[in-house]
Parts: sequence; C-alpha cells; structure tokens
Amino acid sequence: MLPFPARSLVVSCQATATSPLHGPGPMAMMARAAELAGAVAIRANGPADVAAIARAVQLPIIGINKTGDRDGVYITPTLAAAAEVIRAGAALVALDGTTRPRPDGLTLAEQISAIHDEYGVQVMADVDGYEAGIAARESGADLVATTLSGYTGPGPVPDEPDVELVAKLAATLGCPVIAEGRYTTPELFRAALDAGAYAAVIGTAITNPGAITQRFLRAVA
Ligand SMILES: CC(=O)N[C@H](C=O)[C@@H](O)[C@H](O)[C@H](O)COP(=O)(O)O
Repeated sequence: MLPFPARSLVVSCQATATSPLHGPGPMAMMARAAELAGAVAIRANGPADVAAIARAVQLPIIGINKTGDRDGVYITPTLAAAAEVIRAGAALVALDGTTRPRPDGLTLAEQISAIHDEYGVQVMADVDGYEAGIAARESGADLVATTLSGYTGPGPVPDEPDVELVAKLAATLGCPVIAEGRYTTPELFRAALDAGAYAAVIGTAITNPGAITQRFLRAVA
C-alpha cells in the first residue's frame, strides 16, 4: 500500500548547486506550492532538503541522496545514503535500480532488504530499461520508476520521455510503475498514466525556472 493514490502527480523539488534556488529553504517553498496545487508526494534530494520539506508539507516525501560520479551509480548509491534521508523524514526511498555495480559492494537486493529490515521503508528503484526493471522487482523493489531511461547509455539524452518503457513495465511487473524523466507537458503526463503508470514524477517542467526560461527562449532563437 503506497502513501499516495493512483493516477496522481508527484513533484520533484531539486535544484543543482549552481542554481539560485539551491538549498532547503527554496525547496521547501517549492514543495509547499506543489502541495497547495494538488501534488500527492514530493521527491527531494539530500537530508537537509528532505528535513526542511518534511517541516513544510504534510505530504509523503520520496527521498533520494545523490552522491558520487554522474557516470556511475549516484542516486542513493549506498545503504548509508539511504539511511540519511530516512532519518531526515523520507517516507519512501528511491535509489539507483540499474544493474551497474554499487560503490559499497552491496547488491541491489541486499540494499533493498536492508532498508526494509532496518527501517521498514518502501523502496522505489530508478531503472534505465526493461531488463533492469524486471531485475529490480525481483530484487525486492516495491515500486519501479523509469527515472534513468536515457541517462546511462553513450548517446545524448533524448528529448521525449520513455512512455513505451512505462507501458512494458506496467504490463509485466505486478507492482506500481512510476513514470519519471522528461515529462514536460500535461499531455505527456496524461500519456504516462494512460500507459499504465501509477503516478508520474515531474521535476524540471514544474520546479526549474531556469530551464523553463531557456526553453521559451529557444523557441525564438
Ligand atoms: C537522471 C536524474 O538524475 N534524474 C534526477 C532524479 O532525481 C532528477 O535530476 C530529475 O529532475 C528527476 O528525475 C525528474 O525528472 P525531470 O526533471 O525530467 O522531470
């Protein structure tokens, strides 16, 4: 049982270190605005942001803890990283659910079962493809998200979201599938739900005004 309903919108409130919005204060305000508008949960990065958002909203927080090299496993790569955001108030933890080796040497199954056993928290596996989704589910993930599709291969990141992966995983896994990554319009959000997503996580298109400004300017460049 998830702490948010089906066919719903989760807002990702994250800002990179170079953004003027970086930090717990701005992210808590973003999360509060999303809550007032109807978001059912917040995805947030790092214990400081998670703690501030937990004080600002009533919504469940999907905590992540990005650390390490962007070429490798960086979304909550270790059990210790997961523990930090759980202690800060995350109701669920999202972590790298690809088949790549993890920096602390644990397998994905070991990391997930330790989170279940030690903290009683549900785990969302951020995967990059169909095989990884199957493996993550077999490793004990409670939810599987398409977050890393398009980000782990050699080529450029596509413009469009991977709705096809949502449909394939939703038809196979027997657990909630979350659409995440490059859902930039309400129409794509709806397409994700119609493809079988339990919910969609939307970040950039809602909480990154710098990227939104650039997108408008590109239309006339
Ligand atoms: C690949 C990666 O590191 N994704 C991150 C995961 O937390 C975030 O940078 C994304 O903003 C998030 O997934 C939401 O996606 P979008 O911002 O496209 O709506």
